[in-house]
Amino acid sequence: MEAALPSKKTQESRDSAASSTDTAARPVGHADRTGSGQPDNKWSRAAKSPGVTPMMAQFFEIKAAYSDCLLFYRMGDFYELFFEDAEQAAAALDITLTKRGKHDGKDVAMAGVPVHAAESYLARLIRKAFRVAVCEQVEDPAEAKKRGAKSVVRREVVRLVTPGTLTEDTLLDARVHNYLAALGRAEGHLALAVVDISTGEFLIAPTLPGRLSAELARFTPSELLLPDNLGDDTAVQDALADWRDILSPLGAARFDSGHGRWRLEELFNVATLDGFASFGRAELSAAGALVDYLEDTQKGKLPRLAPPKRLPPDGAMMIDAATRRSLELTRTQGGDTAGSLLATIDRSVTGAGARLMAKRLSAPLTDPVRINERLDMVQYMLERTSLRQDMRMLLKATPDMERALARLSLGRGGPRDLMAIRLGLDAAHSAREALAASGDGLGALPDDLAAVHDRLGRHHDLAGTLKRALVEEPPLSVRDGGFIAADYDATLDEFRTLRDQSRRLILELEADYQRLTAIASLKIKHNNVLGYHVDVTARHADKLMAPPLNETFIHRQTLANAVRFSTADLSKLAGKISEAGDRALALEQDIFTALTGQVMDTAATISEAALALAELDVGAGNATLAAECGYVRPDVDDSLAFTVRNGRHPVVESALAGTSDSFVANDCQLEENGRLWLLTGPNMAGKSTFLRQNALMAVMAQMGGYVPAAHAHIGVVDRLFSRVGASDDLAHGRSTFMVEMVETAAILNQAGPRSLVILDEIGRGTATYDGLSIAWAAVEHLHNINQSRALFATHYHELTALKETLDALALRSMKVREWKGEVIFLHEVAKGAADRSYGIQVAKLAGLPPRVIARARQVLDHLESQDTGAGAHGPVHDLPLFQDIPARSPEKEDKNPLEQALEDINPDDLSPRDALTVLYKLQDILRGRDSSG
Ligand SMILES: Nc1ncnc2c1ncn2[C@@H]1O[C@H](COP(=O)(O)OP(=O)(O)OP(=O)(O)O)[C@@H](O)[C@H]1O
Repeated sequence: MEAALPSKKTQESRDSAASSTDTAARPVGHADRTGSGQPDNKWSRAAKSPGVTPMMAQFFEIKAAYSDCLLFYRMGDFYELFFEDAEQAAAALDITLTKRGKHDGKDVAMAGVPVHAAESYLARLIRKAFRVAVCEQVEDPAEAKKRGAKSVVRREVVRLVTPGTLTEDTLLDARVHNYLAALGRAEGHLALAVVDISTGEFLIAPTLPGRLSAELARFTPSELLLPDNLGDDTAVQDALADWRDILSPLGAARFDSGHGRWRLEELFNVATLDGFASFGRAELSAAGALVDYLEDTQKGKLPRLAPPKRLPPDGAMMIDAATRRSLELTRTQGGDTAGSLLATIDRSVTGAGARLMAKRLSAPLTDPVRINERLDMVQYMLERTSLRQDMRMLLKATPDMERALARLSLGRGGPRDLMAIRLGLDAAHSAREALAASGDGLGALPDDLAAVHDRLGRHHDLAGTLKRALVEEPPLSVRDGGFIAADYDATLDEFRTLRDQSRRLILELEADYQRLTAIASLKIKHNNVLGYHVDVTARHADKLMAPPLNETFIHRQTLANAVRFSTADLSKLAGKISEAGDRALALEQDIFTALTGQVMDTAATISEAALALAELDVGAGNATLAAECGYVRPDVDDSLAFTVRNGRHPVVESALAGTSDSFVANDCQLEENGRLWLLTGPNMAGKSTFLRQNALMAVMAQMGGYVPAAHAHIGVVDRLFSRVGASDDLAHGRSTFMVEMVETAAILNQAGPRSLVILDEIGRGTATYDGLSIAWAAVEHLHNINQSRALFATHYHELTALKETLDALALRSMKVREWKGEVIFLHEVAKGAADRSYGIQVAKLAGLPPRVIARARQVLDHLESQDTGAGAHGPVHDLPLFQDIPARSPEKEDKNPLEQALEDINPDDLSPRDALTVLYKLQDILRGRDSSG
């Protein structure tokens, strides 16, 4: 079921607005293929300049249409790059930059990559945000020659490789979705359309400027298409600030919503889209542009796309990019996957399962009914250990059907993709049987599992056909044949027999010739130049060249050790062999096409089965996690409760697993008279860990998973906000403090009563008074205006005074114990405020020089002695940092005994004998002996 090829109408309605610039290839940017008419740029002009060779003219013409891409220009076994493309590719790939000919009196730079290794080079270029146009030879050189000796082989760009349009396994991460997104705007509304062409998933989500960044963060697309006239919309521009590296602006005409509707109707072959959903104009605009772009990059071949699914605007917990980063949901702040929440809790065993798990974690649900349905599945699996284990064993051996389908739909598939479908369908069948057998009849399966059971489908016929058709270990490519099993197709078997028989006949002929010539060492051999030929050593050659044998043996070639002949019988036989071989190969290729057709005819249900397997994988994986780590099923409803008993941080807990430390569990109860917890305590005591673990608890519960606690009751959170730790965002020109304030502003402007907010050390990044004032005002705002459930960690003990005026504020602190001047962190959250901050003890633990620690103690003592004791009633008085510190002589106080002793010496008063005594004394001090006695 291949989607329609572009029609003339499509081409003509392309973006005439797209500008054509003289830019060289560059990381993702503006495409200037206008579709109608020729581009006018330096390349098109170069094509017409005098003295260009026909091949260069061809290159320039193609390059003119793809000036925003690196052009991989096929020449024999290499893709060559020229001019600045060559320079950029050589730098990006670390390959040799050479020269080939001249243009305009200057050397033409050239670099090349071998075709057989092109994928790995492509992968590196894509990672560096280049786009690549792959230009192939589309005719036989012999054909070109017929047009004249000087004519050039025809070449065409067969594909544009961009970050969002990859399908090759080698270019993709099996466990991560690769989304391409488009942003549409119409009548003041915004919408995102999102596809993963490597799986066929197609989603449409209405959005708003305030939600756009969070919505994008949920998908983290590799590429985002948007109309090039969005520059006037500052709200959208602000929302896109985090995403500027992946933007691909396109001519606004491509985003026409009427065109979009028509595109989708044509693609899905329906008279109206109402059967899918009633899409708004912004949604159609985004979806239409997306489909157009796919067709452009795939050069007319559209991948199989599932009908677009409209995501309800409030279906998922909103988590903006900053919150995702700070909570390290799918990546750590350093950008690694290891150490993220996902890496810690993902127990899926298939690529599709891992992708689904990541998707769920990125978009926790807000509907308690749906959440509980997912939880029911986990519970069912948790309670049935052998079902769970069998299922995981089965899934482990299941290939990625979704990605195989995508490649087959684009004509990039091979026999192994068919095999993947076969094995996947077998697995779906076995999983279905295992599920049916697991309960007391299907009635006992929870709803989600019953639905999975049905969606696994019945594909007996197709699976049976593929099983009969394919050899057990098929080759990667269709090109050389050898993948269709014997007994599948009678004609193919006949050709193969003929081919094999002829091979036997050759052996017989060889024996005949050995007898005829009485040369026992005579052989019939094969090579690419002569084909089948008779081969004798030079010593025997004369005999074959003399009568009567020269009538049979025709001399072809003399080498140092061998002389080669052909014969009429041998040529006839060789013809038969090659004909049978060619016909067998052609037939195998036809069978491949037919099988692919059958697969594509049922692509929609195969894809359903693949998704159902992925859901099983996630369900069984989450149950395994719960069993391994002692997680519990959370109570999720639409109350405003947030009660966690003995909660743990999944990542910190697993990091501590191999050490002598164990994780200390803590309760958290955000309720009417303690909705906002103000948490104080020393550095390193575990404040951030506690804050995050509660945010993660909400994410895990709402994605439909078990949670690391003894008990959890969570009223759904609609938006999650986190501001933890300060970091610079120099790439976007923001200082630490600015980042902190931008993120805090987002929270205070957007959070509501159903939100969960965690704020860690707001105001830390600026002068103390300013910071304290901001933190103070932020707590008041959170409490009075936002009224969210919130955890607020701070070093400003002065804030605890707010308890007196804010009813729903509760004070908590991290317990520590002091022992012999050292601080011991208990990691326990206790009622009340912390008494002191122990910052100096922590600094000591961190290894600050003793001198600095001693000096800090002095300063602290001084500051504390200045404390007016106004305490809760006068925050400003608690901060005497900017009051004058009386001048002291730190040098004197800081001197060590050796320095002091040296300073005490007056050399003029010393006799030689005294001097000797002093020297001994100094040496003693140096060696640490007490010299007073
Ligand atoms: N509940 C806990 N049980 C065991 N270890 C913990 C616990 N909480 C935190 N830790 C350990 O203490 C370390 C410091 O924790 P965390 O960063 O949360 O402290 P903090 O109070 O936020 O410090 P700072 O104010 O310096 O940011 C963690 O890396 C972890 O190893």
